[in-house]
Amino acid sequence: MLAFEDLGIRFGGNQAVQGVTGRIEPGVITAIIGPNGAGKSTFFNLLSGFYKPTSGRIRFGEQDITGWPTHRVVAQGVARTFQTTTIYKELSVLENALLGHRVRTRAGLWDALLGSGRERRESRASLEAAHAALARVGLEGQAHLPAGSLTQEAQKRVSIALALATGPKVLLLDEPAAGINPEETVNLTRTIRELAASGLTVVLIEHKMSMVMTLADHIMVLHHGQKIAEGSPAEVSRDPAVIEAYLGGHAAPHIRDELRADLVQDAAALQGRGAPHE
Ligand SMILES: Nc1ncnc2c1ncn2[C@@H]1O[C@H](COP(=O)(O)OP(=O)(O)OP(=O)(O)O)[C@@H](O)[C@H]1O
Repeated sequence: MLAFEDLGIRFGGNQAVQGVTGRIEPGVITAIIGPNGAGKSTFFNLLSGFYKPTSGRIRFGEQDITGWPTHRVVAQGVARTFQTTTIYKELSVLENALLGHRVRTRAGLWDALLGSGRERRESRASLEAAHAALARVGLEGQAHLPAGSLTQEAQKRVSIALALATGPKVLLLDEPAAGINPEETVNLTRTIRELAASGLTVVLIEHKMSMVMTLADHIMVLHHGQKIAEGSPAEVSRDPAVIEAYLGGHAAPHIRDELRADLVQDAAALQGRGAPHE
């Protein structure tokens, strides 16, 4: 569905992503993991058109979307959220979701000013799409509250709704569980699983390994901008190159300790469950 070949980007002397080849399979939850600075967000920026690659190609279905600007990539069906929540805090939750849908509609400024038929039709469609997006992330009850008044976790859901309102086929989530507590992480994991079950192709960057291991069907590991491994959670968590990347000298000590604990816990959980992902 979404395929990339020899994908790379260089910032001055820094090759942030290099020679990454692979594909995102439809209907599958793929996690992109790797130590800090591995190039994960940059990789998302390439897939979503925020950065133009300095090498390689990106294809979405039959279409070569390499170098396309973000709005065209979104209109084609690839939407994303950001590591830091980028919502309009002073607007209502519903208005945020409406903005998402507007990306896909064609009514321009003149239509809006003249109240044209197209504008009225598209306004109705936008409203329906926005409400539907809010329902998918469990925020219908908070539609009219200012987005900034919600909890951190609910604000994350608003940013997901904003992306969903664009009608994506592929949803890229950049650290959806950053800054939220364990219980909220479990709830958000459930929502993401429901989105995937409804037919959406989900790709997520996440540092919380317990979430990655329970959610992902497939994991791709980046290190120093390169893909060093991919496979099922069970395969990846026992891959020597992955263990070295995480537990070697590159990760900050506190991250290393957290990951070591997570990997041990995940390996035990997977054994206990008979490693269902294998
Ligand atoms: N716009 C930019 N200009 C220059 N360097 C950049 C830019 N964007 C990213 N980089 C560099 O690319 C490298 C990869 O960064 P990136 O943020 O993609 O890593 P990451 O894996 O997402 O890290 P983290 O897990 O800490 O978010 C880093 O060396 C970073 O400094």
